[in-house]
Amino acid sequence: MSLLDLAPVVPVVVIEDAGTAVPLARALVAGGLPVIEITLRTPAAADAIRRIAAEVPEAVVGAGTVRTPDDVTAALGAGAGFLVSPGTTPSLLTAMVAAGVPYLPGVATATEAMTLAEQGVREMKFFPAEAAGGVGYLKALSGPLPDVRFCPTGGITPANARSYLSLSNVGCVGGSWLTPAVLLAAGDYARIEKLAAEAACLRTSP
Ligand SMILES: O=C(O)C(=O)C[C@H](O)[C@H](O)COP(=O)(O)O
Repeated sequence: MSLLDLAPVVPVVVIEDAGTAVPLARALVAGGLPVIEITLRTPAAADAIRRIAAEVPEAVVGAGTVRTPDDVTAALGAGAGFLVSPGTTPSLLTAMVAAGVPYLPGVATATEAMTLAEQGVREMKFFPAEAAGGVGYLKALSGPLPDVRFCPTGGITPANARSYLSLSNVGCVGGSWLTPAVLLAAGDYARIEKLAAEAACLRTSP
């Protein structure tokens, strides 16, 4: 099964304290969101991935903000089960393809999506989704590029997620709204679980 089909929403997490990684992953899984993207933006990221991979087997934990081949190496070393990038360079794509785990290279235009499709990539991150054209842009791409599917991320909220998820070329959406820094700092995992449970219903509930 494709990474895009495991859950309707992929929480994009910026983690400052690796000590919060396991309880936050458990809260997301309990809420119904098992796919978790830890961004490589903080020094705690690799340790967070390592801990979740070791202690929360129900989670599918991967790395986000993967920008370079070195980031790919670091993510795999930590045990990342998938890789997500905000954009795509030739050297990054080569490293992602060689990684042996699912990957979602970032694109924001028809030309970028076509360039990846030409190389056999059919699943991509659309970033920054709202700023790059949002639902209208993705809907327009589904005509000429019906065989390419996206995980839009960047500006997705509970209010607009359903519109994205209703598109034929969207498998899931990504977003940081499930794990706000203030809730992580406060250790409010019950609230995170509730946000996850609400998001897990987005594809089905009216
Ligand atoms: O870190 C990455 O790999 C990115 O490409 C950026 C993230 O996907 C967005 O920062 C999430 O967007 P928000 O949900 O609007 O906060």
